[in-house]
Amino acid sequence: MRQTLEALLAGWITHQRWFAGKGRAINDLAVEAATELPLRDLAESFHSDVAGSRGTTDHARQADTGQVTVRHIVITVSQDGHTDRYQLLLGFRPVLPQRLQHVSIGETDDGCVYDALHDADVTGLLLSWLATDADIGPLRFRHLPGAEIDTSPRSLVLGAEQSNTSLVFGDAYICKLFRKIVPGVNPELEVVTALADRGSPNIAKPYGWIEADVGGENTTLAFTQEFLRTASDGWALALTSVRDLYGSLPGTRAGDAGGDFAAESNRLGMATAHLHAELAAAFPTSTIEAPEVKRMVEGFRRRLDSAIGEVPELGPLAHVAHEAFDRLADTGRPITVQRVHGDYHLGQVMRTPAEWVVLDFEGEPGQPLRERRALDSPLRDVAGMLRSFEYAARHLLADHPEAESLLPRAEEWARRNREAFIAGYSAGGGRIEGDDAVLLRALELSKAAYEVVYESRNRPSWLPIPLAAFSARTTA
Ligand SMILES: Nc1ncnc2c1ncn2[C@@H]1O[C@H](COP(=O)(O)OP(=O)(O)O)[C@@H](O)[C@H]1O
Ligand SMILES: O=P(O)(O)O[C@H]1O[C@H](CO)[C@@H](O[C@H]2O[C@H](CO)[C@@H](O)[C@H](O)[C@H]2O)[C@H](O)[C@H]1O
Repeated sequence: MRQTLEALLAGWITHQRWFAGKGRAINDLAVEAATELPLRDLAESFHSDVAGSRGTTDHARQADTGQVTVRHIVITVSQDGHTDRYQLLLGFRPVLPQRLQHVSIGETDDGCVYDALHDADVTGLLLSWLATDADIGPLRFRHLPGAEIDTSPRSLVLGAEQSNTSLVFGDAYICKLFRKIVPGVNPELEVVTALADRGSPNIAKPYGWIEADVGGENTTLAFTQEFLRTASDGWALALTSVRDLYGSLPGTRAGDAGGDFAAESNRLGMATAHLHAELAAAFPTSTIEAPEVKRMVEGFRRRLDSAIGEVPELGPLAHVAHEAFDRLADTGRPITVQRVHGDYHLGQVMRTPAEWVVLDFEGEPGQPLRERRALDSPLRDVAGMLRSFEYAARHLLADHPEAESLLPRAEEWARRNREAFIAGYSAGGGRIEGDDAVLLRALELSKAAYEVVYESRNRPSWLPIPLAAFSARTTA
């Protein structure tokens, strides 16, 4: 049965990994802006490519794309009296070819609707438009001065667990489309370009971005960087190490197992300290005094209360966090603040043969842009990574038949890698001294409160991982 586009999207969006409003009813979904993309460029690019190796299949595809319309769409989604914007790239065809059936959204009077980010014939145009700084209706495609963009690679949608959607073009570029759009320049563009200007080795080279005016502000819609083709992400590497430990003989300590990760955790700590030094040099820094520290603690308490409102199991454990927050409020010590990563975890770092490289500087996707760009303690990132070691250690225990006997191993792995990371951070010039342990503990528990909400909305079976942070067993 044919439905309106809005009704189709309301059903489809709730199943998308990147939809941030899961678990809450949609009261209204409306199309705010729709820009038809000029596919004549597509036919031209096919003609110019007949001599290439893609020639034969592209002839077939050219016929296939003859009646395609592709629209860049911004929708507004209202839930609980709150409205968010998301961006989509939708294709419309009379009939969906086999290769696109897995991304079908449904049928409207305009034809079969599908997620055109999976249509490599169409997405190739994005690179051409970046290379030429094209303006397509309200969409502005821009590349960085001096960045040469090869427009030939075809794209695949990255299959990662993501808050956004990334297209990987050959092994050259990765273009991330920010799904939830918040008016303003995305911190990722701002930070990565500033660090690239300083020659930082800990970021992936930026190439370009897409922007448009949204809500009256210049807003980043997508960001293209170098694809780190020889790198492995920190989460996958850490899990390999944990798996190795779980598979080793009873009594084996993390440091004696073949896949010990501590040396890498140590290097990651050093890279993190270097990154913080670069951020402190590229952006302003400041100090917050006791009254502001108290306000920060109030913010932690509000986040905790709201997490309890959404996940009641947290209620009986919350005193652990309140005690840590009280201690922080009582220290009365000033805190140095600067630009930070803001959502730092093992999935945001990649090990290249030379370095740890840091990705995804956009902060916690659920927070307002103003907060994500605010100066903060660099220990917020340290706390994020410490939480991530806990996640890596515990995540394989879910549904594991020997979970109980493996728990001490998980705890030992987490402790060893947390300590190695902190040692590396200090060796790299990062400052953790005096009462910083109190701040670090409060930041970790505040992050865990965020994670409780994140998991309950996105991956309910992972909820026990952040909840465990509130047990008395977790050490500072
Ligand atoms: N420059 C890159 N090179 C290679 N892989 C990347 C790159 N950027 C991101 N990735 C991969 O994509 C995943 C998700 O990227 P991320 O920026 O964290 O997206 P999101 O904001 O949607 O969570 C990363 O964990 C990593 O595996
Ligand atoms: O999508 P982002 O990478 O910006 O971050 C969000 O998703 C993360 C999960 O993909 C989430 O991180 C949590 O899970 C990780 C394991 O998958 C773990 O390493 C992190 O420590 C944990 O916080 C992140 O919180 C969320 O903002």
